[in-house]
Amino acid sequence: MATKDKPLLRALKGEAVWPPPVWLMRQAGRYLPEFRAMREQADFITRCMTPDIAVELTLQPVRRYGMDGAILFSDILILPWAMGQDLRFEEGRGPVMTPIRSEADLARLDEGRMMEAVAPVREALRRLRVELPDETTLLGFAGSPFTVACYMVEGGSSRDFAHIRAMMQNDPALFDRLMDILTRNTAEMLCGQIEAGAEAVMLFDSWGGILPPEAFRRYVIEPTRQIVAHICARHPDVPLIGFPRLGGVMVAEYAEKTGINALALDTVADMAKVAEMVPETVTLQGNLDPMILLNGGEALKAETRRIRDSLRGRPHVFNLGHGVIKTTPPEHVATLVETIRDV
Ligand SMILES: Cc1c2[nH]c(c1CCC(=O)O)Cc1[nH]c(c(CCC(=O)O)c1C)Cc1[nH]c(c(CCC(=O)O)c1C)Cc1[nH]c(c(C)c1CCC(=O)O)C2
Repeated sequence: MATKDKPLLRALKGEAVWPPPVWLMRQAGRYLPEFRAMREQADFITRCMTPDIAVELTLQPVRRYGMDGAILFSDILILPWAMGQDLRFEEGRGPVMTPIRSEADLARLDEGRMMEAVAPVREALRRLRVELPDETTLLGFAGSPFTVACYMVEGGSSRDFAHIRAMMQNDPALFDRLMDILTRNTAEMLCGQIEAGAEAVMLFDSWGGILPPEAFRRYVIEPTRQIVAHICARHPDVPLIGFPRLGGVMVAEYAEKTGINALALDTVADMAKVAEMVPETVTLQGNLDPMILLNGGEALKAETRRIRDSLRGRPHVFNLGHGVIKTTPPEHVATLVETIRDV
């Protein structure tokens, strides 16, 4: 299938496609009744690791809305799970893991089993390439090493990131070893996703924005640059999307130094201003406020048109600034997609 039939892939490769292609972070999720119906059947990790279920959940929003992109149903915490860290999701609490805070904890990670443990993810991608419409682009993804390290060290979600901050300050050598393990395995896992059929991949950096500039360079920009270089050496034609959430003004340096093809922007970013700060060859992705999608109405239509039109003439992929909120009425997502395409 030629790229010309896939608007999202064209936009990610630097073409100003009009109207812009669209997909949404967390487009497969609890806001969809068909998702909630499947949710009863198995726990979250089982759903991610059973190709039949992961394929079905990935396809649901594509069927319903004709999204230009299908993001694999999985999670950024599947990587530490695949290296042997325990993981479960608790209602109301999110992910819960036994934290990694010492040399001995780190020694328990088993990198050797990672690729085998994520074999079902590659199987789901292979099936998706067969089942998806020809014009839909299949996206793989991973968390960035820093963001995944946050969950691994904190043992789940955190308000203050106290343990990871302590490790960075008190035992930088240990923290560097964890980052090194994550950087290598993230690159390896993403190459595996590409070889199984992912046509572009995205790196979610949800928490890099907590770091001051020097630490951001060291723990966000540099590992991302290494991952991009590793993937690029093996798959030079596959675009990479980076999402340095809450990165503020550092996002321009991130786009310049990491070598990513597309820069995903969070809700607070002023797209038009960021567009002036990054080269025209970098595709911008984003950045409608998920709250505006939740509320719907005329404000949704007006803000959608404003964002779409503000980037006309530049390579742009329409998306949210963060994931779909679970109470979002499904009709609002239909309105969003129709509004983008009504030109
Ligand atoms: C930080 C992070 C995680 N996971 C992810 C991030 C980065 C993006 C962001 O900042 O939100 C990324 C992610 N998580 C999920 C996807 C799948 C693809 C998609 O539809 O976007 C993707 C790309 C599914 C998921 N990941 C999770 C669910 C909910 C599980 C369920 O209730 O069935 C889904 C559909 C669970 C999850 N996973 C994670 C948390 C904190 C939680 C619990 C909170 C929550 O439920 O939103 C870690």
